[in-house]
Amino acid sequence: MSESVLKSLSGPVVLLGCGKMGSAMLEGWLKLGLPADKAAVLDPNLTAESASALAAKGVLVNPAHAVIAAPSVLLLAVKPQVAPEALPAVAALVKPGTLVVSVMAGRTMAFMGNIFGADAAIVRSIPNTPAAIGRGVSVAVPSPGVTQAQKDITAALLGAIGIVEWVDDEALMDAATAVSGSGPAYAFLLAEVMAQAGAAAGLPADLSARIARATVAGAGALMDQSDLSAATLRQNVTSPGGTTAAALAVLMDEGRGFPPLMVEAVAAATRRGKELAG
Ligand SMILES: NC(=O)C1=CN([C@@H]2O[C@H](COP(=O)(O)OP(=O)(O)OC[C@H]3O[C@@H](n4cnc5c(N)ncnc54)[C@H](OP(=O)(O)O)[C@@H]3O)[C@@H](O)[C@H]2O)C=CC1
Ligand SMILES: O=C(O)[C@@H]1CCC=N1
Repeated sequence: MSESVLKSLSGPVVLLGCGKMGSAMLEGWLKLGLPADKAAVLDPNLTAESASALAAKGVLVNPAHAVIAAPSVLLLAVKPQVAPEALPAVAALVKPGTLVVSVMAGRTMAFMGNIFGADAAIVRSIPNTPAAIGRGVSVAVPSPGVTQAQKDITAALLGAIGIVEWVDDEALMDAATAVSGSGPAYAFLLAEVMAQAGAAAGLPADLSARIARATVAGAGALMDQSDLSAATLRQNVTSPGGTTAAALAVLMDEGRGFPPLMVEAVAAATRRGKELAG
């Protein structure tokens, strides 16, 4: 389904901003069958190396706007901070029937509607970096002008990099950003601090880093393949009166453990999303 949707788009997919997120998505679309000549990248800061690698695949790199036929999709993957300058510069590319998909944290439908028109078909979404290996999580909300066919196109574009969860209420997007958008960083941090703690407990630092990293990755893979809840998987590690129980008494402390700390962290990320809203 996703494959046929991407192969049968009438106009190109124009990617504004080809950094970490944009390039991971573009790679996913090309793998899933988006014809390279149906992809155009607008990013004045691309390295010469990236530009020529994309051009060699047949992707249009920084074409003049006049040569871009009515896009099926304009995908916004610039940083929210550059949006006030970068989005108006591409507003004229949006034609009747063009779907605008944003992956920018914070930036609201209202902000984008002011630039692309109040009736524009816009999807605000938030992916995450496991997109680079096709294991991303995206949360998306459509504006009222988005048709079912455009939802299918969005599902294909975001589905090319992982799973997609739709929500109806834009107010949920900042909290979703705080959980799944930023979330991979929390898991990587876990590997980092476990490595540091292992070294503090006497392990050689390189050994500690290797086993911490492989443990976080292995736990993620186990959770992925298991039908059991995260809580049950945790309990399966925890022998009564054993070592894990001793550690979890610290980590699950209701005053200073993970639960209150994560609530505080997600609240801070949610607040930052609102600050970036514009
Ligand atoms: N990284 C992540 O985990 C996630 C990011 N996002 C969102 O994705 C968006 C991109 O983030 P990320 O990929 O990390 O950021 P990057 O900085 O890696 O990518 C943004 C790209 O846009 C380029 N750029 C800057 N100005 C313009 C312009 N005027 N026109 C076109 N391109 C421009 C940047 O160049 P230069 O670097 O030289 O400025 C860069 O190549 C952000 O809005 C972010 O909120 C969403 C979910 C997860
Ligand atoms: O840190 C950020 O603002 C972006 C959005 C979610 C992940 N990275």
